[in-house]
Amino acid sequence: MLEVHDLTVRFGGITALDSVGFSVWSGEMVGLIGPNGAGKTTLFNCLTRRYDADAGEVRYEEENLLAVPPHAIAGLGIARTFQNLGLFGHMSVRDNILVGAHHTGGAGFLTAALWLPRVRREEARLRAEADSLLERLALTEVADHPAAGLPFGTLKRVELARALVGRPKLLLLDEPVNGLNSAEVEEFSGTLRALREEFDVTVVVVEHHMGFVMGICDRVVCLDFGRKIAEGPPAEVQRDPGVMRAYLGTAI
Ligand SMILES: Nc1ncnc2c1ncn2[C@@H]1O[C@H](COP(=O)(O)OP(=O)(O)OP(=O)(O)O)[C@@H](O)[C@H]1O
Repeated sequence: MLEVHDLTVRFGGITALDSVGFSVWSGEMVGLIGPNGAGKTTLFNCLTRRYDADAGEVRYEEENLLAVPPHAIAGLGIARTFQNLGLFGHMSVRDNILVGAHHTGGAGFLTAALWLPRVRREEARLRAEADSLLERLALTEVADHPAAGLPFGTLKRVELARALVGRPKLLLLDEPVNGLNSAEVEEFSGTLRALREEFDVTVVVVEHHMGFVMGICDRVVCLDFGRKIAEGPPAEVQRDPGVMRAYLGTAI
């Protein structure tokens, strides 16, 4: 589904990604780990076209992803969540989720402005889809509540719902369990595992929580200072001497 070749991104004198390469097969859940500043978010930002690459190639379902404009990414079936949440605080939880479905609507500006029957049908379909996700992620009770002021664990689920409502094929999760307590991490893992099957979605997840990564991922890629230093099954990567060195002083 996804092939990254020799991907390089520089910011002035910093090489955030240095000839990184790996593949993701359809249906896999791949963990992307590495110490702070390793380049994980930069990689996501390249895949979603927020950042331009200085060199390298990314193929997504045979398409040259680096030539795709940022606004067309969602339409290709790629969705992401953000490390520090990308929600609109003043908007309700339901509306935040509906934002994630905007690209699935086929109505043009004029049809939408005139509120024609086709638009009403489409709106009803999207709302039904959002409602089913609200229920699935235990968010129905807060559906009409503004996002601002809700507990962090709840907002993490809203982010996931917003990413899923557009029915993505590839889901990029940036630190989805960061800030959650251990019971919430456990619950989130179970939900994600089930949703992955239900939505038939391929997942790449950036996360520092090793218990989560090791428990849920099929394969793990480790970056350090912009370079890939290990790749393989979770247990193998966890024992890798280079990975241990990169995390020296950090329990993994
Ligand atoms: N927009 C930017 N401008 C300048 N430097 C940047 C920018 N984005 C990232 N960097 C730098 O690139 C390097 C990689 O950062 P990145 O955020 O990708 O790391 P990360 O692995 O996601 O870290 P963390 O686990 O702390 O989120 C860091 O040195 C960072 O300071």
